Amino acid sequence: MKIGLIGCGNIGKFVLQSVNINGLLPGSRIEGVYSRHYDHANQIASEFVTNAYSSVSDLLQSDIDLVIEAANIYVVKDYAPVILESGKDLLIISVGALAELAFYEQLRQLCQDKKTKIYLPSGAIGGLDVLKAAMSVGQLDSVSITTRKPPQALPGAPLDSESILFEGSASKAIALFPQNINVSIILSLVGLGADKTNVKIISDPGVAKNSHCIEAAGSFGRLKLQVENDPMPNNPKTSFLAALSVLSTLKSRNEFIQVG
Ligand SMILES: NC(=O)C1=CN([C@@H]2O[C@H](COP(=O)(O)OP(=O)(O)OC[C@H]3O[C@@H](n4cnc5c(N)ncnc54)[C@H](O)[C@@H]3O)[C@@H](O)[C@H]2O)C=CC1
Ligand SMILES: O=C([O-])CC(=O)C(=O)O
Repeated sequence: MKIGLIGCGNIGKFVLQSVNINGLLPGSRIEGVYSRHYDHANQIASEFVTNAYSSVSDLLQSDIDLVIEAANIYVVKDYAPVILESGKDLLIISVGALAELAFYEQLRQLCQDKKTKIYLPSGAIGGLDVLKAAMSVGQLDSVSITTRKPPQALPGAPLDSESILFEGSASKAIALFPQNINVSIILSLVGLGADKTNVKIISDPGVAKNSHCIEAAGSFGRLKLQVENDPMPNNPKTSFLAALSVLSTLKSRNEFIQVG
């Protein structure tokens, strides 16, 4: 698999290190990177033995099969349509971009027309397999996620006391916290949608990990799953598991036997 990468921050660099330097995806390479600033892309390219591109359209003209987005929600909104139109597959980690049904449908239609695929990693959470199976013929009555992070990982959080920063729907949560609660949208996509998925965001100076507690109930029974994630070393907002989930999604694209 020949891969292009948009966004060379924490997750982007982790994937570059894993694939191009550590060889963790045999037969695959990140062939090109695009960053907001060409100087940065150039520096990344020499560090991780790849090519720098000064525009997304130049990246798309190169010989790649799939683009990884590891930047932000706005990048997905700006470039996902043109990536799919070019016939490349797309892996999106800023899944909050798909909160609006109209955009989701636009991308789905493009995939159908161009015979391309979108891959959405499970990110910093788990339990999606349970919700998918539950929704296949059964019914889900409720889905919620409670996210607890140290204040440094959340915008506008008080440093000295525990506080509930948000309580409401996933659609409102992602609008207010576009960098912090992508997990609520992946949950919405497999479950009840962004308006009916309940979100609570707690800032807690007493914790060092980013934890997410997912609860669901329906005709299958009940689910309660808590993940306690170590943060990425250079970005406390992002859990290490999110970066790992990008790699595992790439790995399963290459597998003949699909689990889950
Ligand atoms: N789905 C999930 O569970 C999770 C999703 N995320 C999301 O993943 C994304 C990446 O996370 P990190 O790598 O930790 O963030 P980061 O902030 O370390 O890296 C993002 C990079 O994107 C670059 N960028 C910004 N605008 C750009 C543009 N127009 N074109 C190209 N590059 C651009 C920035 O310069 C930065 O280097 C974020 O949107 C984050 O919210 C993070 C954690 C979990
Ligand atoms: O990494 C995490 O724990 C979750 C996160 O930032 C997001 O969903 O945007």
